Amino acid sequence: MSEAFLELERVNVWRGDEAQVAALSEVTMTLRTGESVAVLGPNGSGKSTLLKLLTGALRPEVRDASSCRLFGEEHWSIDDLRHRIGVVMPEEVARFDPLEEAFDVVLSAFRGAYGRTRDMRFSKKERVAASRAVDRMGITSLISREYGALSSGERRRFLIARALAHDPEVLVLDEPSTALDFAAATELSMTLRELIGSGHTLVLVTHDPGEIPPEIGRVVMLRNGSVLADGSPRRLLRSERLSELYGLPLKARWSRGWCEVRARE
Ligand SMILES: Nc1ncnc2c1ncn2[C@@H]1O[C@H](COP(=O)(O)OP(=O)(O)OP(=O)(O)O)[C@@H](O)[C@H]1O
Repeated sequence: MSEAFLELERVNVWRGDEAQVAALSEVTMTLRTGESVAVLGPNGSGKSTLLKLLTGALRPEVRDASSCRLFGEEHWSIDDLRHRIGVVMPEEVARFDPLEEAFDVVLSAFRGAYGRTRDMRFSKKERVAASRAVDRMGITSLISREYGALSSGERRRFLIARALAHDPEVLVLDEPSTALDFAAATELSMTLRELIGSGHTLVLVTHDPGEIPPEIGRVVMLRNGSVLADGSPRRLLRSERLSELYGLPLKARWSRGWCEVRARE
C-alpha cells in the first residue's frame, strides 16, 4: 500500500489568540500518496486549517486519544516537509516583489524564501530542477520577465512551478483558481489534470465542486471544522449531500466526469 502522508486521529485545532475558535474538531482521516483528493467545503469550514496542519504550519491540540502524523512521523522538521510537500496558498501570490525576475521566484523555493535576495547562490542542480518545473508548466518563455508584469494566470503557474521545483511527493493547492478568468482557470484545470496523469499526488482545496477534475478519485467534505463525508466524487457530489454541505437547496448534474452545481429553483 502507498505511504500515508497525513494521518489524523480525532484531531482538534484551535485558532486565534484570545477568543479561540475550534477550526477543526475530532477530525480523523488518512491521505496517501498516489491518491489525489479534493477537500471541499464552504467558507470557514476548516479547509485552510487542514492544509496548515499538513504543511506543519499549525499544530493540533495535544491530548490523549488524538494523534497527527506526517509521513508516518509524529515529530517532523519543517525543512524535511518542504522537500516532500509543494504548496501553493492564495496569500503567496502577493508575497513576491513585483520587480523580481520570474525565474528567481521559482528558485527561491530552494531556500524556503519568498523571492531571491542578493546573496543567494544556487547550484547547477537547483537551476536544472527549477528549469524542469518551469518547463513542466509551459512558462519557459516567460522566465526573464518581471513577476509583477505577468498576468494572474501566469503568476499562478510560476507559483506551481515553484512548488514543483523540489519534485515533491505531494502537491497541495489551496483555491488555485481564485482571481483567474475563465480562460486562465480552464488552462489551470488542464494543467492539474496533466499533473495527476503524470503521477503527481494532488490535494486540491476548493469551495467549488465544479472545479474538481475527473481524475480526482476522492472528496473530503468539511463543514464547521468536521468531516461531513469522505468518499468518491460520484457518491458524494450529489444534490442532497451538496445542499447539506452548503446549507441551501442545490442541484447537481454530472457531465463527462465533471459535476455542475446550481441553485435549485
Ligand atoms: N487566525 C485565526 N484566528 C482566529 N480564527 C481563525 C483564524 N484563522 C481561521 N480561523 C477560524 O477557523 C475556522 C476555519 O477557518 P479556515 O480558514 O480553515 O476555513 P476555510 O474553510 O479555509 O475558509 P475559506 O474558504 O473562507 O478560506 C473559521 O471559523 C475561521 O474563522
